[in-house]
Amino acid sequence: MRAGTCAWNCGRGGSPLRYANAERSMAALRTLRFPSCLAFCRKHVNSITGRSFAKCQARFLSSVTERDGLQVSHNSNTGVVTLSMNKPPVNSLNLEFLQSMHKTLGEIQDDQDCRAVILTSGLTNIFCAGLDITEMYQPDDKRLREFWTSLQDMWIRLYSFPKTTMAAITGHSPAGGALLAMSCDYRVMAENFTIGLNETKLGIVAPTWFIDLYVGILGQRLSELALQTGKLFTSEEALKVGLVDQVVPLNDVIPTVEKELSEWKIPALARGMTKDVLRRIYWRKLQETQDVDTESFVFLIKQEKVQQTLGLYLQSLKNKKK
Ligand SMILES: CCCCCCCCCCC/C=C/C(=O)SCCNC(=O)CCNC(=O)[C@H](O)C(C)(C)COP(=O)(O)OP(=O)(O)OC[C@H]1O[C@@H](n2cnc3c(N)ncnc32)[C@H](O)[C@@H]1OP(=O)(O)O
Repeated sequence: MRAGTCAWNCGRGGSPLRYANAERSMAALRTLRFPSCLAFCRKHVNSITGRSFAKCQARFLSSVTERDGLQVSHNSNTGVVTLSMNKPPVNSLNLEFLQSMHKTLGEIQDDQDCRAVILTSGLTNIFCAGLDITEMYQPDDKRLREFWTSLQDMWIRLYSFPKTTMAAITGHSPAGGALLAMSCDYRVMAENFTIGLNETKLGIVAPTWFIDLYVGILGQRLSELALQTGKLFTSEEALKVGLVDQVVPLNDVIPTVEKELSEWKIPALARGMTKDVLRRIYWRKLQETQDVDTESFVFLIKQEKVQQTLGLYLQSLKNKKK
């Protein structure tokens, strides 16, 4: 089936498509997300399925797909896609999850009917626990390189994303989790969680491209203090220093982001170009040095001292339960 063609044969968008089975047609209509056809199709929905239009419309307006730890919900009414990380126990970023995020973001970027993305978590109390530490502890060389390259690629895509991105931070968000949130255009965080770059606490160093974002948001002095001490800001502190834009009760996070998005009625081209002007220097800097960045990451991670500290940190996480 050709994307952009109305499954109801309303005359918009190309050659007629006919389906013997009305249910299949409904599914096609939802997949195509062709809201401008809704009015035209009202008549067909009623006559073919016998179902009330409102019922069909509700199903049409929101399509949900789930794949590789990610849930993608598309609201065709608002043009907003909610990308929900759903990889228990803590949404840690391992190789496969990073690849999945990269691929999914690419698909959302190409989706003509999507104007904005809400990045959030489907897990209780956790937005994202950052990089999967087990990828860096006693690693296989080839996989370690692939892991880092996937993180770079995913970040470049998210940070340079042409559509509006908002983070709905519904739980803790350390290190790589903070990177995801900071890469969005706007951040709403739930009360009583923590966020920040705590890498030094693990005996590792935040890469320069993580640090660039921090300095851009917090300023030089505060970044120096927070980065050296590996500080995790409480939600309320994060609001004070500008790391997040709003702090609200947990249940209000998504509605607050949705409201904020509805108020961003800015011409898309002007907004997108402005974002690009502000951000391109950072992602291009990484893009131009990706190989060197990967080699220094691999070299540093394999240092005996770093391995020892990572091992102890992993153990301390496991010991928490005892
Ligand atoms: C001088 C040398 C320079 C070297 C420089 C090299 C450059 C390296 C750059 C790397 C940049 C790194 C970025 C990162 O993101 S590192 C990861 C940082 N993340 C954290 O510190 C978070 C750790 N986790 C927590 O604090 C808590 O788990 C959390 C608050 C997120 C949730 O707490 P909760 O109590 O709900 O859950 P548990 O702690 O019981 O965890 C459940 C299980 O999940 C495992 N876990 C948690 N976090 C991670 C993780 N990030 N990676 C892998 N696994 C994780 C945890 O061990 C539990 O596992 P078990 O159920 O098996 O016990």
